[in-house]
Formats: sequence, C-alpha cells, structure tokens
Amino acid sequence: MAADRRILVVGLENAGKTRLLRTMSGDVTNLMPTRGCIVKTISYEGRVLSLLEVGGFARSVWRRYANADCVVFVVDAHDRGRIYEAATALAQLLREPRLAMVPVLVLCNKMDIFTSLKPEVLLTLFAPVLRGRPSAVLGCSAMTGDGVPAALAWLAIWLDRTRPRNRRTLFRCCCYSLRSS
Ligand SMILES: Nc1nc2c(ncn2[C@@H]2O[C@H](COP(=O)(O)OP(=O)(O)OP(=O)(O)O)[C@@H](O)[C@H]2O)c(=O)[nH]1
Ligand SMILES: [Mg+2]
Repeated sequence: MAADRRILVVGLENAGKTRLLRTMSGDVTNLMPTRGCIVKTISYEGRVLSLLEVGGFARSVWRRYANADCVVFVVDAHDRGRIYEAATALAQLLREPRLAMVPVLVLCNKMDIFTSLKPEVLLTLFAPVLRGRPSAVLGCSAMTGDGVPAALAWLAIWLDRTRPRNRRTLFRCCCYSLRSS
C-alpha cells in the first residue's frame, strides 16, 4: 500500500472540521467540540490520506503539527463576525517556517446556508495570506457533502506534485496533545 500523506486540518472553533472529516470518512456519529486532536485515515483513489484535525480551542498549539504535507483551513463562512479572526489565525500559522511552500486549501464551509459568504468574497481576504504558495479557496458544505469531492481532488493533485515530508514528530506531538487535553 502507498505511504500515507498527512494533512493538517485546522480552523476556528465551530468551523466544521470534524463534520468535514466525518463526511470524508462516512462516519455519521454525533459531534462534540474537539479537545486536542483527531486523526481520520481515508483511502482516496489509491492514496492513503491521514487527516489530523487540531481543534479550534487548541489554536495556540496548531504549529506543533506543522510537519504535514498539506494544510486544510476550514472557515465558517456563515460566521461573518469571525472571518477576519480566521484569516489572522491562518496568517499566524503560516509564519511557521516548516510550513513554507506547503500547499494550503481554504475551505469556505457551510455553503448550504444561503447567507454564507461566497468563496469569491473570501478569496479577497485570504489571497494576501496565501501569496507565494500553492493554494486554493473553495466552497463546501460538510453537512451535505457538496464541494467535498472537489476538495479531495485538489488535495490529490498537490500531494502528487510534492514529496512526502519527513514528519517523524507528527504523531508524537499528537499523543502529547491527547494526553494533555
Ligand atoms: N449548516 C451547516 N452546519 C455545519 C456544517 N459543518 C459543520 N456544521 C455544524 O457546525 C457545528 C460545529 O461543527 P464541528 O465539525 O464540530 O466544528 P469544528 O471545526 O470541528 O469545531 P472544534 O472542534 O471546536 O474546533 C456543528 O453543529 C456542525 O453540525 C455545514 O457545512 N453546514
Ligand atoms: Mg472538531
């Protein structure tokens, strides 16, 4: 089996990260805010993707998990009052040197709610944060699954173009976080 590729999934509390991972893996159990982190491993067209969610409440430790091949940043596009906070949080994370040039996918979640901000609007806010690296800003609904296949397809393209990183510390950090949360 192919070596797994590791994707760091972060975003503010309530953005929909756990729902997204569950939609990707076909798990429909109840949601709770994530304390520490969650790992979901899925198969996608011959690839093994390990998706590591670090909860929004654990924002101060996101960068401990920077040894990833790709970053997915989930935004609650319906929560207009926290959009700037979300962009600032991503900008702070991407100052981490280990994330230089790592592909970043911004997922504008909750597109099933018609008053949510559209990806085109959020693009203007996130573009300066993403400048100089492979990136995309896409809409999705973790609730209905709309946009999730396109997100996976984008990740697959960029993972195939980049070599796996040396990430021996990723799961050690993860165990530490689970013990300490
Ligand atoms: N309408 C709608 N609600 C969503 C969507 N995605 C998530 N939610 C809801 O938003 C709430 C938070 O979802 P979670 O997946 O737990 O959010 P999270 O980003 O993992 O939050 P933390 O673990 O606290 O960082 C839940 O009530 C979800 O059902 C979506 O696409 N549309
Ligand atoms: Mg969560």
